[in-house]
Amino acid sequence: MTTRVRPSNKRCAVIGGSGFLGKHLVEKLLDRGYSVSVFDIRQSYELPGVAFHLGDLCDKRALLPAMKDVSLVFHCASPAPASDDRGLFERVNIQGTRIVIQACIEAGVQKLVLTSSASVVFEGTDIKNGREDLPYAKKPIDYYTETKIEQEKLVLEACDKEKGLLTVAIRPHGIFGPRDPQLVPILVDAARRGKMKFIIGDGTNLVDFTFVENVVHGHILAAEHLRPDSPICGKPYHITNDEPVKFWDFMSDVLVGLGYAAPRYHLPYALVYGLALLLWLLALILRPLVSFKPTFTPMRVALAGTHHYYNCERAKQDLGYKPVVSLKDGIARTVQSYPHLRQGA
Ligand SMILES: NC(=O)C1=CN([C@@H]2O[C@H](COP(=O)(O)OP(=O)(O)OC[C@H]3O[C@@H](n4cnc5c(N)ncnc54)[C@H](OP(=O)(O)O)[C@@H]3O)[C@@H](O)[C@H]2O)C=CC1
Ligand SMILES: CC(C)CCC[C@@H](C)[C@H]1CC[C@H]2C3=C(CC[C@]12C)[C@@]1(C)CCC(=O)C[C@@H]1CC3
Repeated sequence: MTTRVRPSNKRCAVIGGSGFLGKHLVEKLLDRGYSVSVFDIRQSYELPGVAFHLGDLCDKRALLPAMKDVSLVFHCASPAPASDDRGLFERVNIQGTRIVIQACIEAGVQKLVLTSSASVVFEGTDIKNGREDLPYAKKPIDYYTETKIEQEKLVLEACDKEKGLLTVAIRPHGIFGPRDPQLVPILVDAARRGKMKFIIGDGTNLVDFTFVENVVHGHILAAEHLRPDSPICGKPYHITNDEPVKFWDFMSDVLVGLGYAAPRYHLPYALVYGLALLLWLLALILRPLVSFKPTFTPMRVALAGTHHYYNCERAKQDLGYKPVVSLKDGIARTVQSYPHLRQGA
């Protein structure tokens, strides 16, 4: 006879735990007394109390050992949006998420927390104080977003009290902080190549940028509130800094903090978007011959020139969420953490 070990509610697995958000989440979980299995395609660090399981999340046999005796799984793995590889996004974010759900059911996992994205409702036009009940984007801005929508639907539909799997989705927006491989490095690279002199549009568009520790806080609150009788089962939650900021003020604060000049000259949004679209098409057509990656992709221009900020009242009410780090402190800590990206370094 086999005795099934009842998973401890302080044992969890983080799929994508080697990544930017994943590692911050692992660090906080350890602080809070959890023991953690990390499942990722790569190992980016070592920490006492963390067991690494390496593999592709599309491979259930590789995933299952990471979920052994685990009651709670965080799924925060995804290919980077910049890869723009439709096949890869579909395989990992859609098929892979189906496999993650099956593996959770087979392993007897009780709670699954997905890192979704607030962008699942964004179509490249203004969103002001958007709530979770906005419809999913019918024309998502890129393949990444298209597959994040399907991924979120799969996870929320898998919430089944009878079967014993409870699910919830966290929708962060514009995550930044120490070790972010995306926002600050791309911005600094553009500045070093002299491409950050211009403001796209009139510069008044408001956007959410969310410090990574607030995103982590939202995930842990969601996991700890996820119970069969709680209202959060099968629902998405916006997690932001709750301090919408002008996109170009945020960019300028980071650039100036690192010793670069702030953008000054304005360019019309429609002109830059049109040029970005043209360059993107050119890159697509020429892909078999030459490979080049434009800095100003249509997706980045849309994000830089429109309002996109979200209401996180639902998270405040149901999860008791409140940001733990202000935008000002978050920017200061981020800037300090990148000495190698400073002007002249
Ligand atoms: N950064 C942001 O502003 C936002 C992010 N999100 C979401 O947050 C989550 C975390 O993002 P972030 O930390 O920025 O991303 P990262 O790329 O830093 O982390 C993702 C991790 O998942 C790994 N991974 C990718 N594919 C697989 C696979 N097939 N099997 C196993 N592991 C895999 C990555 O490895 P590798 O690096 O080798 O690909 C990486 O270690 C993602 O789901 C993203 O969609 C949502 C809103 C905003
Ligand atoms: C070159 C400049 C015009 C822009 C540089 C900064 C951008 C790299 C970032 C500004 C907004 C960011 C953002 C994301 C990635 C990095 C930015 C485009 C996401 C697409 C990451 C994944 C998501 O789920 C949504 C994010 C929205 C904001």
